[in-house]
Amino acid sequence: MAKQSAKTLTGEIVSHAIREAFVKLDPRILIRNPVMFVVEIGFLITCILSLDPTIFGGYHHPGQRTYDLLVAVILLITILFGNFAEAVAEGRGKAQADSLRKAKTDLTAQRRKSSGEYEVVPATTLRKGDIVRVIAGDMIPADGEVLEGLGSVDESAITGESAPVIRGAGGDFSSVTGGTKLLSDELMIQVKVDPGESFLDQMIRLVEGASRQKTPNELALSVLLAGLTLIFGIVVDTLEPMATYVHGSIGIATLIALLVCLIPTTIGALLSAIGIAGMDRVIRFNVIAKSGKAVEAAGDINTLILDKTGTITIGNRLASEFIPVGGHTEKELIESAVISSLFDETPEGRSVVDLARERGVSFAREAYTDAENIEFSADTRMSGLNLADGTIYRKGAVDAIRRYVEEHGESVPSDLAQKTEGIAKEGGTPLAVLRGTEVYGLIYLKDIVKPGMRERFEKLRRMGIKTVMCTGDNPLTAATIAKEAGVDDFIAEAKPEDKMRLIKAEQEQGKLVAMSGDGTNDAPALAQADVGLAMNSGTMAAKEAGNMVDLDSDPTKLIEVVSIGKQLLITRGAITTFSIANDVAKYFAIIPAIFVKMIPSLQALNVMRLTSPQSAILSALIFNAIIIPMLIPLAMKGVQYRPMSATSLLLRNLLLYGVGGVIAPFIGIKLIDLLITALGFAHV
Ligand SMILES: Nc1ncnc2c1ncn2[C@@H]1O[C@H](COP(=O)(O)OP(=O)(O)OP(=O)(O)O)[C@@H](O)[C@H]1O
Ligand SMILES: [K+]
Ligand SMILES: [Mg+2]
Repeated sequence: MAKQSAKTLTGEIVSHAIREAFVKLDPRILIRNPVMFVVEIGFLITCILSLDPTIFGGYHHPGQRTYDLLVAVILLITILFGNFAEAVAEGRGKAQADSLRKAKTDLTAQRRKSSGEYEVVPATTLRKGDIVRVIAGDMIPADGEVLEGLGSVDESAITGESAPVIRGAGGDFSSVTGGTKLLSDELMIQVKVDPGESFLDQMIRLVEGASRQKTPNELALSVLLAGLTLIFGIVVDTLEPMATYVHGSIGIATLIALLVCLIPTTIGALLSAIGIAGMDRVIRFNVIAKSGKAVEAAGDINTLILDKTGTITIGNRLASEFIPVGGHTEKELIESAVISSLFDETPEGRSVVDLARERGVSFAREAYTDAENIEFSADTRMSGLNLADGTIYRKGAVDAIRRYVEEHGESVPSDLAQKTEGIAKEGGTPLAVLRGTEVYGLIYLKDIVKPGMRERFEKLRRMGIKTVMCTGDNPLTAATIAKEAGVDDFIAEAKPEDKMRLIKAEQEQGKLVAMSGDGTNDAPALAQADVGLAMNSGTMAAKEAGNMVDLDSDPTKLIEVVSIGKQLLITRGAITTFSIANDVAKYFAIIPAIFVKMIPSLQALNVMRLTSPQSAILSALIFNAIIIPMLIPLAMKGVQYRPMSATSLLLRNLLLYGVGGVIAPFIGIKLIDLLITALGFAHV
């Protein structure tokens, strides 16, 4: 998808946004934005005034109708500009939603009936728990978990990545997404979602912004803006009595114009566009963020916790060697390893059976149908088989197997520790193989660190983020991989609840924590973290628990997400600063111009020498309107973020947007005043 949406502004988006700008004039929509709603009320009042200037009392001056009408028109344009900004931001998501919808249309499924036969049904009728069969060349009809089989899947409809990925039963690569295509073999899939709840549906809703909610930060800012609007309302309200006191009158249209100039219309108009654009930028890095809140939190992350296998490493942990211990032969070891793996559907288990077959050892599953299968779990860190005759076969993490042996009053062979260390030092995962209470040897599982990790973690460090790898593997393997990948710290032999405890401990110190993970055992931690980035290659449980999914399954994608989050916060801050600085400047530009005729001694303050009070007001109002579209590109692209300290960043932005915000209106208003005078509108 990243590739499809590289183009940011198409003619189609612009023309759609122009139409939307008018639709959004509906007061029922606009009321969600109090600042702009006030502008709309002002527009309505000045509209009425331009029809009947004396309707609210007062005198009718010549030319007043034209003036009132001009104010009304500029106010309307101000609202349209704001609506347009929001519609443009939404438009990019709509275009993406349309291309996603194409992946959804007209899917059918082969659903298994209770009789065991298959019937062809529309994919939209599938429900949670249904079992479907998918054959090479077919589209996968719904999100689900693979129950049986292993095959390659083209997920380009969702990820934009054309290289096929492997999906299979067991392990952390078992989830499939509706709308993707099975390229080889056959899969039996259990549907995991009801209609309308699928990943694709969620993505469409997200990119369309239909489920967009104001983030806590946005809410706080909205309250502040509404408060400022109220305060300026009161300030403007006191002007007319003051004018009466000096035997003058300001007029309703002027008061409204003044109010609109003073309330924070710039940030009011651009606030939601800034938020939508931030979400959109995240999507363009192939990350699906389920809420704007998550993106904002990413901007303030202190610690990143990652799981090892499948997150930092490629995750196809493959058996590559059998190493006997305690005087056992290699053949004895391989036989026990195979028996303990016969019904182990994890990639690790399958790879043991495959390697043994290469070495000439294989057993038929049928001979062991009366045995009890002990499935692998992250808690026991073992898997195996209990034969009907009472013989026990296990393979698993070496410390788990050793504990098991010692609990049975036996001890492990003396060369186990040293050979385990040999594997671990190379970054491999050693699995001990057990028959009865005797350890026969080790399986060497090889796993490769994903390319480019070291540089990426280095970049995170420069952003001030601490990285901690948290793995179920042994300390030595963990240390080797941690060193190779370049993470700051690691925790080994961690159970799922340890990952969660680690996150809670960091949070209790007031830190914001991100977690990258792919396994079902990562789900609780992904849910607990402030930012839970699940790998798209991972399990359904992981993807559901996290508040972001990386379609490229790259844990360091957090770099981009953090940058975008920071950029979002900085952009919002910068435009707020600019907007409020502008308003203050406008105050000093207009007030002397209005009062100078009533109180001639104010002439000293009238530094701008605007042609007339009317042109001062109209110029300020026009400036106030056109600053909105001028800032749309900044709101969309965001203020550039470079890693630097928070204080220097703050200082730089205050200078640029604060001081710039004070100066800009003086120049802008003066120029517009000259233009208005030249056009002959200065004395309407
Ligand atoms: N199929 C299996 N049978 C027996 N033991 C296994 C199997 N797969 C993994 N193990 C052992 O269990 C340990 C924990 O595995 P698991 O995949 O749950 O780790 P984890 O907590 O997700 O961390 P990571 O994914 O970073 O390795 C592994 O390090 C390995 O020693
Ligand atoms: K304003
Ligand atoms: Mg894992």
